[in-house]
Amino acid sequence: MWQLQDQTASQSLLHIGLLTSGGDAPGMNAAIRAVTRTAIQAGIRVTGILHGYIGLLEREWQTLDTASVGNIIQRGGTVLKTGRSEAFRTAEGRALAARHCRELGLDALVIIGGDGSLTGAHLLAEEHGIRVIGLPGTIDNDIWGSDDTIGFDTAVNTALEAIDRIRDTADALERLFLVEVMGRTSGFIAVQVALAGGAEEVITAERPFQAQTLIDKLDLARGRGKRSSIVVVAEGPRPGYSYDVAAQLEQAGHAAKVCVLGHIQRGGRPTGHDRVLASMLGEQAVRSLLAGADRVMLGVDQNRVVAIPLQQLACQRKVLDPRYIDMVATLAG
Ligand SMILES: Nc1ncnc2c1ncn2[C@@H]1O[C@H](COP(=O)(O)OP(=O)(O)OP(=O)(O)O)[C@@H](O)[C@H]1O
Ligand SMILES: O=P(O)(O)OC[C@H]1O[C@](O)(CO)[C@@H](O)[C@@H]1O
Ligand SMILES: [Mg+2]
Repeated sequence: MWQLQDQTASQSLLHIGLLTSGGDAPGMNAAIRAVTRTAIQAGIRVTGILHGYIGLLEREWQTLDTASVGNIIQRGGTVLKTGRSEAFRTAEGRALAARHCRELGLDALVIIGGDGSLTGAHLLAEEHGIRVIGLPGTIDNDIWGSDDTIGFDTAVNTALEAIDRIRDTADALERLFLVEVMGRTSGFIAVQVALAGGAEEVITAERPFQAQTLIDKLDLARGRGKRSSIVVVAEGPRPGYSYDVAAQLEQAGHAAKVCVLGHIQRGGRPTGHDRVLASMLGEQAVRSLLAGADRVMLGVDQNRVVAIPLQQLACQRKVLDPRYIDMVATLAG
């Protein structure tokens, strides 16, 4: 169980805005519920902004009350909808967003999203003095300063369920499978899924792929009598990368079937872990605002809820420990 921050100070806060941004992540709804209900119990009005920064620019918002966030804790996606806004990446876009925050009379804005969304939040605060607090909501788990993100555990378990199924058919037909998982340019999902799924190897952007090394490994495994294998491939900058890998393996006599898991990994009921993480971070976000927090994201560091300055995470990249990549290969035998 995560340890809570100790908060004692109090600061007046009457009206907050709340939005989800970037890719949706299972558990975002639990966070929306927690923020809304904690705020309302503290006498704070909550306005939900729809479609992420798009809604902030296009004046799409609605009042949230206790009942409106009922029966959502178990649902994937986000009831506030989400979005990716090119306009918000521009200085003019953020100036308009700030004007709309003032028009609404917001004392603070809570942003639930990934590294990109939180970088945007940092700029909105720095450029226009909007008070912001972020929560890490992304399946990618690629946010600097936090060990965990809302949605990551669910995505890993969803991919794992698929891999367990693929293993059955791989075993029955004695085939090699490449299973491609999401994660943009980071391999956090890939490594966890490969470790938990007992994969032969994991290919991620963090370590340049060398076809010959994998071919040698597959040759050795074949020599030992291994007839079926699973290799987990991180999508990298572009989905479908695993087809390139398969083409190289085929030339060396290792025909492979490819399965791109894609958006299946982003949907579905959040795990208990993600619901609890989201609930705790959501509740703490409001308490932190009441205690005066600004320009921070609440994350998890060694099982403690911590506040990380947005400025720090906006300019640093979370690095995958390469020992996990090695561990996958070691445990494959
Ligand atoms: N550098 C940036 N400056 C300003 N705004 C940004 C920046 N990066 C991202 N944003 C805003 O945040 C939105 C979401 O960012 P992005 O598409 O990177 O997803 P994310 O929040 O990282 O989530 P995920 O990676 O889980 O999909 C962008 O569409 C844009 O509006
Ligand atoms: O469906 P979209 O918007 O193209 O997003 C895909 C990207 O979003 C993420 O799933 C994170 O939400 C990445 O891992 C992936 O590359
Ligand atoms: Mg991201």
